[in-house]
Amino acid sequence: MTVEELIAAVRPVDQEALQRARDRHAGLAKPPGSLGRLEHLGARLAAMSGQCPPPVPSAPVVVVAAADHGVHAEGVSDWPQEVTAAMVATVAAGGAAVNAIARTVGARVVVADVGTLRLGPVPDGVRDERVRSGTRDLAVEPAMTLDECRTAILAGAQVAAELIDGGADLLVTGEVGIGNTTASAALIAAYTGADPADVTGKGANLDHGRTAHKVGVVRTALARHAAAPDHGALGTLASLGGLEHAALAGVMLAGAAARVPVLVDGVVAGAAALAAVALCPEAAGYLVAGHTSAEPGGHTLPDRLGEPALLDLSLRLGEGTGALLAVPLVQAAARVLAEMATLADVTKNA
Ligand SMILES: Cc1cc2ncn([C@H]3O[C@H](COP(=O)(O)O)[C@@H](O)[C@H]3O)c2cc1C
Ligand SMILES: O=C(O)c1cccnc1
Repeated sequence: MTVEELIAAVRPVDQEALQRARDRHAGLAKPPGSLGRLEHLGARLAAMSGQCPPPVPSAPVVVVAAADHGVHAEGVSDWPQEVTAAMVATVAAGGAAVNAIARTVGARVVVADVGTLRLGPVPDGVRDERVRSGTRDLAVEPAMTLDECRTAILAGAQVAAELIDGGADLLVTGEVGIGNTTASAALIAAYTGADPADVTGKGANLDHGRTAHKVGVVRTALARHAAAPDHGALGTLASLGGLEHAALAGVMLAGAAARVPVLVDGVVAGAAALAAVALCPEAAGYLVAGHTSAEPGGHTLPDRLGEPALLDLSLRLGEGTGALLAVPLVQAAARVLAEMATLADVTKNA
């Protein structure tokens, strides 16, 4: 499978099923419209699946993609890069925030190393999908070659396709990667035209005084990228992104190609989603913004999708935590369409 074939496999969502879900909602045992945005979400699920009522997701899986970042050399994170591999091991052992929240909502956690700096084998319980040991410094040169970027996209797509074959019916995107909020800010600025100062934040608690330096690093990267030959949406991802962004874009495209909904996490996964949508606009129909990250760029994916994220709990962690918390909302949105009595039933009994 090539990236082009993956993109071509994504079909537009089913507008007729969307309308059937809207009509159905109007006749259910409640004042029409009273379930608010849950009604809209249910209709979107119908459009994604092409069925009304849509299937109720019962096997959610969060894919945590992990990688390191050459831009760390610019002093954009207060944390050493070794924390990435250490967090991968913690996720595999079940001790990260993503694991606690996944257990709460009944989701399976799959962690894939797509490019950490580790030298030895990946720990038990971690999928070894390493494309290279970290990216290059995106302030100085393209973070990935186009081929490396394609390989990472296809690695994520392969993981997602296997999970869907195994019964996963709701994909959730997660990540770890020290330095990845810098790459995310660069991607967001490049894909949306936003000023770096408006979409660059403190990430994992970067010292306040150094956030201005981080903005400068993003500006330098964008200027470098703008002066380079234009390779379109893929070139932007390769130039400014991380291997985990590319892998998550692959997860999203594979979900969309299989008509499986994808719940997108915060600013890092959101940046990957902007890449996925730039590569394949139809994929937007299968993406749901799970929550609004408290990072300054957190609103950009909801803005791109034209609807607010499901939750806003001031989370700014990543790993998939915010999107996982929205899993019951997706299940409820499908379930009300599938299980509620109609107004006609109610009035018959009145
Ligand atoms: C212990 C720890 C656990 C994390 N889990 C997610 N992140 C989040 O913070 C990192 C990005 O922030 P920055 O760009 O400032 O380095 C990523 O690993 C992201 O997943 C973590 C960060 C740390 C330190
Ligand atoms: O919202 C996120 O994805 C996020 C925010 C801060 C640090 N890491 C990730």
